[in-house]
Amino acid sequence: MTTDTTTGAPVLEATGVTMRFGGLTAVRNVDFTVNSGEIVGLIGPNGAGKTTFFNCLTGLYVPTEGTVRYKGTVLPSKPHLVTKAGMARTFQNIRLFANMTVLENVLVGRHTRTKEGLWSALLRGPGFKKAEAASHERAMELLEFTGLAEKADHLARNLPYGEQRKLEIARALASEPGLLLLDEPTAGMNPQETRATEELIFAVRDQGIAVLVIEHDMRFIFNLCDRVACLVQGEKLVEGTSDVVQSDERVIAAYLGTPFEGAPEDSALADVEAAEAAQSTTSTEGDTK
Ligand SMILES: Nc1ncnc2c1ncn2[C@@H]1O[C@H](COP(=O)(O)OP(=O)(O)OP(=O)(O)O)[C@@H](O)[C@H]1O
Repeated sequence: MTTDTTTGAPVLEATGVTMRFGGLTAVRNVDFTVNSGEIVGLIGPNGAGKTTFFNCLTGLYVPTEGTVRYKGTVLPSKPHLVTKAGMARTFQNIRLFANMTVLENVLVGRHTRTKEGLWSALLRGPGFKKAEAASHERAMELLEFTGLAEKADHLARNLPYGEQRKLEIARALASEPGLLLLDEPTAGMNPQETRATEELIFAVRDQGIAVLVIEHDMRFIFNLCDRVACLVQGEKLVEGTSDVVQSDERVIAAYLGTPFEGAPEDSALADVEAAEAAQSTTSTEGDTK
């Protein structure tokens, strides 16, 4: 079910984004927008360029061509500056500080929002103590929000998998983003954990944070998203509501591997299969001699 939302001004605007690695064009001339109040999905078969595109948005890669704007301003090409500007992300593989507590992990996520400098931190002056208390309070709020408050003192590595992924979201939220980018948030989850993640993402959106999510679980994506874009071989093939995208024949073909333009005809494939069958008969006969 797609929840009704009031969508507003663009939060993220990517224009003509292209990313080349040597001779390989991983992302080709992609225009893409996320508006406030929206949950937008990015899908595509393996190797379609989703993560590369994400990395272009979040400053990990400098796109070969194109621009990325957050709330109208071109983003700097440094991940920590992108986070500071208001875009936070999680990664395909969990990247928590395993030997730190749950609370400490969220506090680390707040560093882009605290103004206290090195000397203030070292001298632990009144400004630092006040900022530290405010950060602690906000981190605990986020742990309440994500359902992890009771585990604030546990080491991150001791959390079950689903809760580690929630903690990643809590840590990303600690930078007070206007846009949250989630890279395969339900990978490896059981159905209950996936359902809980869906609820959490709806709740994030209801807090006024736009969400962009890459995911392979189609049921999850089509339930969750107001809008979905499908990348294939680096290009945006289709974009629209969940209903439009899931019934688009080009999307179905891209996922099911239905023959594409330029693929060998059925008759050509039949010839190859016949030749292979003849070859295997010959070699079997050879073996029996
Ligand atoms: N750093 C890199 N250097 C060279 N080629 C890369 C690099 N990163 C990605 N690629 C290539 O770019 C293409 C797109 O990869 P990408 O990981 O973005 O796809 P994806 O849609 O995220 O795939 P998956 O769903 O499997 O994670 C692939 O052909 C990949 O091999």
